[in-house]
Amino acid sequence: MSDFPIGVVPRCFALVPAAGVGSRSGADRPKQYVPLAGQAMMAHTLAALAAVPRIEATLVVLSPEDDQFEQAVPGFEGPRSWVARCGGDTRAETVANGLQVLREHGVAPHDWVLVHDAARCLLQPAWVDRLIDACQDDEVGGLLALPVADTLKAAGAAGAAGAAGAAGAAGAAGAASAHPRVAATVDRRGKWAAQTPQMFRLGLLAPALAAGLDGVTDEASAVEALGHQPLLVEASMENFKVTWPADFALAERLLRSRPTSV
Ligand SMILES: Nc1ccn([C@@H]2O[C@H](COP(=O)(O)OP(=O)(O)OP(=O)(O)O)[C@@H](O)[C@H]2O)c(=O)n1
Ligand SMILES: C[C@](O)(CO)[C@H](O)COP(=O)(O)O
Repeated sequence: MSDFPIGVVPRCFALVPAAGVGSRSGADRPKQYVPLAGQAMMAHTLAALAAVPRIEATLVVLSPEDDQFEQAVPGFEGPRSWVARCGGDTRAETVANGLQVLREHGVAPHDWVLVHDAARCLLQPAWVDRLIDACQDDEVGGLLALPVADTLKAAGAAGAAGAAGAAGAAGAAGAASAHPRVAATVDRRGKWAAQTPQMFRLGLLAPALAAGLDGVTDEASAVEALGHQPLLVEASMENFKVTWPADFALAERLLRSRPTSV
C-alpha cells in the first residue's frame, strides 16, 4: 500500500457484478431483472449507489449475452453510469473483468472500488457512506458485514440418526430424514456474515483477484489471501442478498415500506 501516492486524494467508484443467472432463485429470468416494487431489482440497487455523491461513477458488468438491461433500467448510461458486457463464469471473474474496464475509464491504482452485488437491492446510501468513512484512511479497505446472531450448525449428511443416544429419540429403526443432521455446533463468537459493498483500492484488488480466482466468493477473501486484514464495518440485516425464492417477497415488502425506492 505504501506504493500509493501521498497527497493524491483517491476517488471512489462502484462496480456492480450483474452477470449471474440466479439459479437458486427459482425466477423465470436472471434475478436482477425480477420486478420488485415497480422496478427491476437492479434498478433499486443502482439508484442507491447513484444517491452517494462520493461515488464518481458506477460500472455495471453484465453477461455478454444480456439483452435485458437497457429495457429494465432505462436511461442508465451516462457520464457517471457505465455498462460493460464482459461478465465471466463466476462472480470473481466478472469483477476481475470489470476492474479492467475501470482502468480503461481512467480509474487509477490508488482509487477505491466499491464492489456491490446487483442482488443486494435493499442497499441504503447511508450504509455506503459509513463504509467509505471507515475505509478511506485505511491501508487495506473493508466491507459491510453483520455479526452472526444465531447459533451456527455445521450440517452433516441427510439420513438416519447415527450417533449414540439418537436411537432412543428416533426409534430403534432409526427413522431416515431428507433433512441434513447436525454434524457440529460451530463457535459463533467473532464470526461475521460478509455483505457488500466491499471497498478496496484498484491497485490492491486487481492483483488479489489475479492471484487466484478459484473458490473466491468475495473480494475480501482475495485480499485476505495476500495477507491483509480488511475492516469489518457493521451494516444491517436489510442489506441481504436476494438468493432464494422467498427472498423476493421480503425484498418487495421492505422496498414498499420505505419512503422512497432508495
Ligand atoms: N458469473 C457471475 C455470477 C454472479 N454474478 C453476480 O454476483 C452477485 C452475487 O451473486 P449471486 O447472488 O450468487 O448471484 P447468481 O450467481 O446470479 O445466483 P446463483 O448463485 O443462485 O446462481 C449477483 O449480483 C450476480 O449477478 C456475476 O456478476 N457473475
Ligand atoms: C459477495 C457476497 O455477497 C458476500 O456475502 C457473497 O460471497 C456472494 O456469494 P455468492 O455465492 O456469489 O452468492
